[in-house]
Formats: sequence, C-alpha cells, structure tokens
Amino acid sequence: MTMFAAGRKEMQLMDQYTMDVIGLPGVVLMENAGTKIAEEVIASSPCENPRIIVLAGAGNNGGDGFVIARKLYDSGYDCVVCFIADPNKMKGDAKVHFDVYNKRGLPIWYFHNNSSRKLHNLLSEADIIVDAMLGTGVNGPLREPVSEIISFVNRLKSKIIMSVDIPSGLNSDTGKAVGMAVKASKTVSFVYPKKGFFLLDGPKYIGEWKAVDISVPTSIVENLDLQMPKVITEPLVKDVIPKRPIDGHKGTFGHVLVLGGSRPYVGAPLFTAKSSLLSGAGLVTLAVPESIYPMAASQMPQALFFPLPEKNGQFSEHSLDEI
Ligand SMILES: NC(=O)C1=CN([C@@H]2O[C@H](COP(=O)(O)OP(=O)(O)OC[C@H]3O[C@@H](n4cnc5c(N)ncnc54)[C@H](O)[C@@H]3O)[C@@H](O)[C@H]2O)[C@@H](O)CC1
Ligand SMILES: [K+]
Repeated sequence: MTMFAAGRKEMQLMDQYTMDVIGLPGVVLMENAGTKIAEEVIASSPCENPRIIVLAGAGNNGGDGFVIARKLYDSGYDCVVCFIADPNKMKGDAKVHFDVYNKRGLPIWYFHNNSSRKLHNLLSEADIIVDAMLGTGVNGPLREPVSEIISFVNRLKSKIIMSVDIPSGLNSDTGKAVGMAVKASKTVSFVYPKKGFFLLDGPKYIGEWKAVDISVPTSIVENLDLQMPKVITEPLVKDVIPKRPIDGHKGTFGHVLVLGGSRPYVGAPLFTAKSSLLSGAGLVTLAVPESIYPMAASQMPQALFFPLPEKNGQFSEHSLDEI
C-alpha cells in the first residue's frame, strides 16, 4: 500500500466520504480509532499492571480518548480519563462516546482551575499517558489549560506518552508547534501519517510513528483524486528499485559517468562515484581534470578513470573533444 502523508483537509474529505457515501457512521470510525489505540497502548505496556491516564479534550480527538479508556478498562487495565475541557462543549460523535463512558460509570476526573496539583500527581504516578487533547483540529496559539498541561507532561521523565493521531499542539499541515506541543514517545495516526510529522517542528515531537486502519478505505484517495505527498517507506523503495537478475554482473547494472571536480574540489566527484556504486551501478567512470586524477584514483581504485585536459586546475575547452 502506498503510504501518503495527509493534511487536515484530506483527512476531513476521507472521513466525510466514508460517512456520507459509504455510510459508515462517524461513531463507528471513532470506535475503531479508539480500539486500535487501546491495542497499541497494551502492546507498549512497560509493566504488568500499568497506571494509565487518558488526557481528553472536547473535540473528536477527545472522543477517541473516551473509547480508548473504555476499551482499556474492559481489558482489565487501571485507567482514568482526565477531562481537560468544558463538558458542555462536547457534541456529535465525541459526545456520544463521552455519554457512553459516563453511563457506564467509568473513572473520570474533571480538571478545573484549582486542580493543577492533583493533575500533576496523577500524571507523575502514571506509567502511560495517552494524549487525546487536541488532534487535527488545533487552531491558533494554545490556550490554557492545554498549554500548562502540555508543559507539565513534557517535563515528566521515563513515561510512555502516546499521542492519538498527532501530538496535541502540532499543526497537521505545517508541522509548526505554536508555542508548544506534546513530546510523544509514540504517535499512532489514523489512516495516514500527517504531513506535519515530517515538516518543521514535527520530527521533534512525534517520537516513533505508526498509521492504523480505522475502516476508512484508502481507495478514496483515487475516488476523490486527492493529491498527497508519498512517504518513503521500505516497501515503496523495494517497489521502485529494479530487481537484479540472478545471473547479473557489472556489465548488466549500468555504467555511470561522473564528470566533475577541479583542483580545489576533489571530493564532490568522488562522493558521487561512491554513491553511484552503492546505489547499484555496475560500473563508474570518473572523468576529472588530469592533475587531480592521481589523488582521486588513490581514493577509489574500484572506479574507472578518464583524466581530461585542464587549464588552471579546471577542465579546459579541449576536454570537450575527448568527451
Ligand atoms: N469522524 C471523524 O472525523 C474522525 C475524527 N477522528 C479524530 O478527530 C480529530 C479531529 O477532531 P476535531 O476536528 O473535532 O478537532 P480536535 O479534537 O483536534 O480539536 C478540537 C478541540 O480543540 C480545541 N482547540 C482548538 N484549538 C485550540 C487551541 N489553540 N488551544 C486550545 N484548545 C483548542 C477546540 O476548542 C475543540 O474542543 C482527529 O485528529 C482524530 O483524532 C477520529 O475519531 C476518526 C474519525
Ligand atoms: K492528540
């Protein structure tokens, strides 16, 4: 499967198509999303009975958090949701899962202005922190209490911090962390990794990343003609590099001519020739100004050499005739 890097818009279009055209409701996607993350949390568990805290916001990322906590609870884990927003702001699919969680009477703790110390204690005692505060819907500089909570989470040592879809605070399109973002040890993203994982601040925040299927079919990319950058993965590289015939030899894998260098710049043609051989070329010929030929040849005996006429340490016009 081709791995694309998706932006916020593309994810919205794919989710919407799955719901409106295919007919799979958003609450089902959220159930799938939460189930997949709960499996990842269990697989990453550092001990037999980890204490798990799920930080949940009021949007759909927080809705995922409620599913994750319910699944973990039902699998026998010690898990509590810390809800960091105003419950009255919950709506849509997230509200459905918030209500399900509460009707089950599962553990929840509501963060409020004077409860920072209690939250710090809860976080300090946790083995795993699941970050479901903000997802692709983050907009503008972080507001309180999210920024205070993120700065505390980032100061904690030796915890597993798993971000749901994207580290809270990171922009999924640009990779910009406006002020700050959660420094995740692992980010588990839905359908595709987000473009922001690979841009600007992204690589500093995402930790290890993984994309999981939530029943949004990837064929939608073609149906909607979405244009997204490809992520260079091992399967993609294997697909792109031609297969080497079993009876192949140096004559079958192509012959690269490296033309370059001058008296002060000997390294560039040598690096290019070495890279060519490492990339699979059968033969490499280095055409260099004749005065640097002895030095270049001593560095790379595996290449063929073609010294060319020079003037003041650079190719002269007579080189053209030889080439
Ligand atoms: N059906 C769907 O659309 C699905 C969505 N999913 C989840 O939904 C997420 C996107 O959900 P939403 O679009 O609801 O957005 P988010 O949940 O990412 O963010 C919206 C919430 O963040 C708050 N917020 C935004 N900017 C803020 C800031 N600068 N400071 C403080 N608070 C801020 C908003 O007040 C709102 O409560 C995805 O990342 C993914 O986790 C998944 O459940 C899969 C299915
Ligand atoms: K998140």
